[in-house]
Amino acid sequence: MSATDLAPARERPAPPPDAGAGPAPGMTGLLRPYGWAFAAVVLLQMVGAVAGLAPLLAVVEVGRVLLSPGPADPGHVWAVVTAGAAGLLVRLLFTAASSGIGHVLDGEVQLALRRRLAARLGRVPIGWFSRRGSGEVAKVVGEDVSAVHPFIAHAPGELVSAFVVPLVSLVYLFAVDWRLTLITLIPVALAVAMVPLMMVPARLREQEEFDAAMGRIADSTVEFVQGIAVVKAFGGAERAHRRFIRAADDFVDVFVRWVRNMSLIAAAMQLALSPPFVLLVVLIGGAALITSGGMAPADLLPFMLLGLGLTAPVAALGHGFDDLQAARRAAGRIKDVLEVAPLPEPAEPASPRGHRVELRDVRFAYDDGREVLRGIDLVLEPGTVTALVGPSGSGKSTLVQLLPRFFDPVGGSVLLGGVDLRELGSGELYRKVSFVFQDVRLLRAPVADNIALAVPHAGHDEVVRAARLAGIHDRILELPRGYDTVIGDDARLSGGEAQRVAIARALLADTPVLVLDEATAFADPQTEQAVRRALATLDGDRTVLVIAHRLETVADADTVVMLDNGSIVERGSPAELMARNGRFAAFWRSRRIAGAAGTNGGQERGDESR
Ligand SMILES: Nc1ncnc2c1ncn2[C@@H]1O[C@H](COP(=O)(O)OP(=O)(O)OP(=O)(O)O)[C@@H](O)[C@H]1O
Repeated sequence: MSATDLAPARERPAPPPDAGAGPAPGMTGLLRPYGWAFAAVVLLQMVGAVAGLAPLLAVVEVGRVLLSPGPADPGHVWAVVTAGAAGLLVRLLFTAASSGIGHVLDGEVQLALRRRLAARLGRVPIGWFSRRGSGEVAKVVGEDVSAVHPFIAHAPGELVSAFVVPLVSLVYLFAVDWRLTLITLIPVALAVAMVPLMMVPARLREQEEFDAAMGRIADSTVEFVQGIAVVKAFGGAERAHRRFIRAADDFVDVFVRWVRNMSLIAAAMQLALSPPFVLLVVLIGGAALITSGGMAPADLLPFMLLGLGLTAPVAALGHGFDDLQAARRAAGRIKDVLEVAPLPEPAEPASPRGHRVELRDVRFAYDDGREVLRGIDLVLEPGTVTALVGPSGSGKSTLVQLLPRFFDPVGGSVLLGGVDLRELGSGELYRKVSFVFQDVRLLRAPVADNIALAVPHAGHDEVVRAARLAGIHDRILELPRGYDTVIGDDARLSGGEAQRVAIARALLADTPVLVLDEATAFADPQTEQAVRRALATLDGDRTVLVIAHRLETVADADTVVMLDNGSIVERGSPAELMARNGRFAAFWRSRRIAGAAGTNGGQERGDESR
């Protein structure tokens, strides 16, 4: 059973009409509203980068003036020095402004992304969450959104510097001496020529193997940590350990191969781009041109200063590459969440007439396409309790999850008060349907707030009444701060206790339709009693559907529906079905025997501390 009890959120504010609706916007779509701010970041960075060349050019000019024969003009020298200093100041101001705006922009984009994600997560089918750990969802909203930081705050500036500075420098150097300019470009050309060597299929394959080997180490570590209790209890530590060691050994093999093949290319590239090599090339080329009489010695100076600038940004890009790759992967995961199809909300919600529930030829398949509900026709009349029974995997949980619309059926329809659930607004649906499933999620909030989740304005007496009915009142009084105890901080609840809180929550919500999955894992006597009492105290007009695991609940039900392999195989009152001596009678007898032997069918789930 994998349902997520998100509570019958009676008073839950409806999401904004179009938030998260419609097609996923994609990264570029998301960034479009910030186009002007991006343009400002790039423009300021561009001006700053070009102004940053001024001090270098000033040094070059001063060098020329001082090296040229005859007395130097102090006025000219001062003007050049002042221009250089002004350039430096402009560079400082503009790059600071660009970086400031870039970081503010980054904050805004991250906020917008998180809002989008929150809006989308508020609209995706609730069942979607049951297949994902809360950690996975939290990682996308938290870490992954933060990981786009280099994309937004740094990449524009670095890209601009990487292209604009060399371009302006090149123009200047060409004007000084085109031959030495070409010679100065030799290191860059060598480095660029080596890039394809890194992209050959064999290298790309190694890169993929490297990523996969890293992934295997991470997986085996997570597996080991998550299953540590089972592993220790059942003595599988050695095997789990072996898996980790094998993953680590694999990684070492892949890494050594990758490093052996890549290191030579990477080292050669670094050497080509290193300042000593660039200076060496410039000096050799310059010396040759000067000695052949084709170039004035003072002209060598700009090449020595600006030549280094031609390679530095290219090298800087390489350094940020890992961050950018990580940002790209994070953006992909964010996009995947933004693209999850939301449950469509009707443009004009219909109003149900009463609370008769009807399933008409309902078919359902999870993502793997295998049909787990194969044409269910079922009517749940108001004022009746319907017990759903059947072997494990027959589709009981899937069926009950369709009522609070965790998923939509892939065929047929589920109707409430004559209206297809897809025609109902979600607010209206949760005012009518509440549920208690096995996988109870309590909020890190006071117990009283957890009980009153669906009815936040409920008075203390009402909360206590619901808690008493659910058999959890006395336990709450034993908690350190009674009803004000914050679950998770001040105290933890057992699985059975958490389920009783969920029952109290559903009783207080007082919806006309209640869907209940009787606990198997947490079936302590108090919880069993709470379920029975809850069912018994409900007023006569309620529509109740319960996945029944205990024979008493089955016996008390008005109708029993037996499910097998996604189809209803028998239905009727318990007495009728016993008299028929068919599948249900056999099921009943097997449970009786199991009960007598002291085993409670289906107790395979482990307890989870709340
Ligand atoms: N999230 C899911 N993705 C894919 N298949 C699923 C998912 N949840 C359940 N199934 C499959 O659907 C079928 C019906 O499962 P379901 O949980 O509805 O049965 P069940 O009768 O409630 O079983 P149990 O009594 O053991 O809880 C099973 O074959 C199960 O493997």
